[in-house]
Amino acid sequence: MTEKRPTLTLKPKTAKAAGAARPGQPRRAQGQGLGRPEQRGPAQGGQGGAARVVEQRAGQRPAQAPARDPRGQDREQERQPRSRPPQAEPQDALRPAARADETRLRHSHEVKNPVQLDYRPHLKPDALAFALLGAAASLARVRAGSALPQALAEVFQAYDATPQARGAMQDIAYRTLRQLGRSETLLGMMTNKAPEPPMLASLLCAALALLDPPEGSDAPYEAFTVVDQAVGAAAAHPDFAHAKAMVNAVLRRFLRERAQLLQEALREPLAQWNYPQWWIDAVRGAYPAQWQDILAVGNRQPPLTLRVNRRRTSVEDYLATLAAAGMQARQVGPAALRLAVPVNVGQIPGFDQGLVSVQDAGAQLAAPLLDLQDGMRVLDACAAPGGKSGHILETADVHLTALDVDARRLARVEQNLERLGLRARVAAGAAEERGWWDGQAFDRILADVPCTASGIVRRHPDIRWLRRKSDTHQLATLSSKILDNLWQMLRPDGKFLFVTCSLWPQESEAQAAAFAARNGAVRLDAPGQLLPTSGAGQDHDGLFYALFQKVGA
Ligand SMILES: C[S@@+](CC[C@H](N)C(=O)[O-])C[C@H]1O[C@@H](n2cnc3c(N)ncnc32)[C@H](O)[C@@H]1O
Repeated sequence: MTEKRPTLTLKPKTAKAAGAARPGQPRRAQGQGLGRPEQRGPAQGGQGGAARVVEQRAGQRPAQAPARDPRGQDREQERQPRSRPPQAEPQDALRPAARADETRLRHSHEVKNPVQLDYRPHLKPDALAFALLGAAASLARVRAGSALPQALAEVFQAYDATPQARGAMQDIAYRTLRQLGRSETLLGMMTNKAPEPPMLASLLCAALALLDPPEGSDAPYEAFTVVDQAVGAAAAHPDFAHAKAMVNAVLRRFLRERAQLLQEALREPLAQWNYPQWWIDAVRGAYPAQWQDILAVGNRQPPLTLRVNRRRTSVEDYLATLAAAGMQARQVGPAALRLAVPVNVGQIPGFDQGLVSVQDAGAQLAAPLLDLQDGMRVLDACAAPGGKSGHILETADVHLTALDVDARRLARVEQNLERLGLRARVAAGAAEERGWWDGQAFDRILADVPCTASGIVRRHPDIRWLRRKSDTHQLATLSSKILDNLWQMLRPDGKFLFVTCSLWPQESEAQAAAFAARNGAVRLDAPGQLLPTSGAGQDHDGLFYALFQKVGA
């Protein structure tokens, strides 16, 4: 049976009658479907600091240039102008704040294709209103089941967005998803029915995210600019121009009653943690002592960690190269450097020449664990986009087969290896099948299997809103087939590294234990479950490592 995904929207019980959809007015569309987890690209920070929208208005600070994601996708860097204190502006409230304990989750299983998602507004491309609308269109796609990078790519194209506008849209979308639970809760308290169409709700959530940055961070725009531009964005879209007064009223009310509204909203776990309740319960159940830290880390922006290609330079030399470019960094692993201030990929010295790759410090543990020797036959079984393949080939002169089921993603492996000056046999095929195998056993196998990616939500804030609880079981089932099949391809005494970027034991430790029992695999030392950590010391994603050896013949 297909599991249905509830909406996130909180709706006050007291407003039930008033909040019922009017005849002919459907309830909010609900996201269905799942962006294939295995199709996700490598970690993406997003919200890494805004490419500020350039149109400068009174009270708005100067724009900054957009940054690109170090893996080739747009990524923005955090350089946030401070905002003025919110302006207290009298405005009609739509309805009094509901008490948070009067709220409940509104479930909706209806899918409605939002109309005119691709409508290109007649707004200046460098206006915040344009970026807000683009972010809202992307978020509406995520609500309908798309992964955020794909949603953004579609909007960039439809809006014919400039690099600067892309940066701003991306920044706003990432911010919004990191605090969607909070914004949705606030919206539920301030409106008596779900704003329709969903893109209007997304626009309001995006504006609220800009008005209400996470504790300790500055607002990226002046509050009055956000309100003005959000109203302008609403007015520019034919599907909800009629709601521009409502947008104005909601946002001004938030500014006027912020303290009280937030106090009430934050009684809800959804608003407090910005994860669906099932996710909060799952983390709490699996990690009773650390669950709050884990959830909090998932809402922080990740650092930019590089892996030095030691075939082309040394860590010391590359640190000197960075220093000469005025960039501070420190070594956080044998080949890992963390930049003090994240930059876009175009600003990383020597990136195009293959001196470095972008790779989380936790992910850089894989290649050393494989205990590679020159001449070995090595399989990277779920290889795209090739982060670990590159590291394997930088470590030793091995014969690497880089396998992935997704031919499009395999092209990224080829591009990455070419940039690094490395070579592998790149093969398209399913790791749970044998058709792609030439029958010769491998000395080492890396199985970085598809999973829920629950350990990398700080880079992919859309994951928590797209996943369903049942995904874990489905992915764990596929992963066990992959592991059992690949094990047959390992030579006696060979080593087998099982990796996931999941926090769920069903996908990681329980999977590893069941695999070892089924196959008589000897378990060697490996980190096991690495919980996501952020801070001045250790800083890495949530990954799982289990290392096995096949008993000799
Ligand atoms: C976690 S990602 C791998 C990341 C990669 N190892 C790296 O370090 O860059 C999982 C990969 O598994 C691939 N995949 C999913 N199902 C697969 C299958 N049945 N067989 C082989 N690859 C699969 C996905 O296309 C995706 O590229």
